[in-house]
Amino acid sequence: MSTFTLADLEAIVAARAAADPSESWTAKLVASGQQKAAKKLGEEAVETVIAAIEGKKAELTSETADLLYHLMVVLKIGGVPLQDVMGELERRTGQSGLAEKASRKN
Ligand SMILES: N=c1c2ncn([C@@H]3O[C@H](COP(=O)(O)OP(=O)(O)OP(=O)(O)O)[C@@H](O)[C@H]3O)c2ncn1[C@@H]1O[C@H](COP(=O)(O)O)[C@@H](O)[C@H]1O
Repeated sequence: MSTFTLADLEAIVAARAAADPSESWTAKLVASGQQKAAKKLGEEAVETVIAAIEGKKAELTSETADLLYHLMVVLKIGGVPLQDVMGELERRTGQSGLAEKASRKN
């Protein structure tokens, strides 16, 4: 079982963002700006959805990896640390999703 974490990926993305864009996809994507990076994230999301609907496990695994990597790039450009996202998820652990949805309808 892999011990690789999203925090590890975030650290790699942060390090490669400062690399030469001719040598790094991450640096190239960061240099191209949030509009391009977010569009790429959207494409990977659609490819993940298609793999999920088609029930193809290998494609779902691979597309989800692409999706998470591009999400890390978008968070990096957006200046949002993964810790903030995890903190938000942790804050929600005390409440069920259904209760949260109902609380927004008032
Ligand atoms: N996890 C990834 C990762 N996942 C996907 N990709 C790249 O994302 C790019 C876009 O994926 P696509 O499937 O859309 O490929 P494409 O059709 O060639 O893209 P387009 O030509 O359409 O733009 C590809 O070039 C993939 O290689 C990634 N690039 C980098 N990483 C990680 O980042 C590290 C540093 O990479 P560099 O920044 O390239 O040094 C790597 O060691 C990995 O850990």
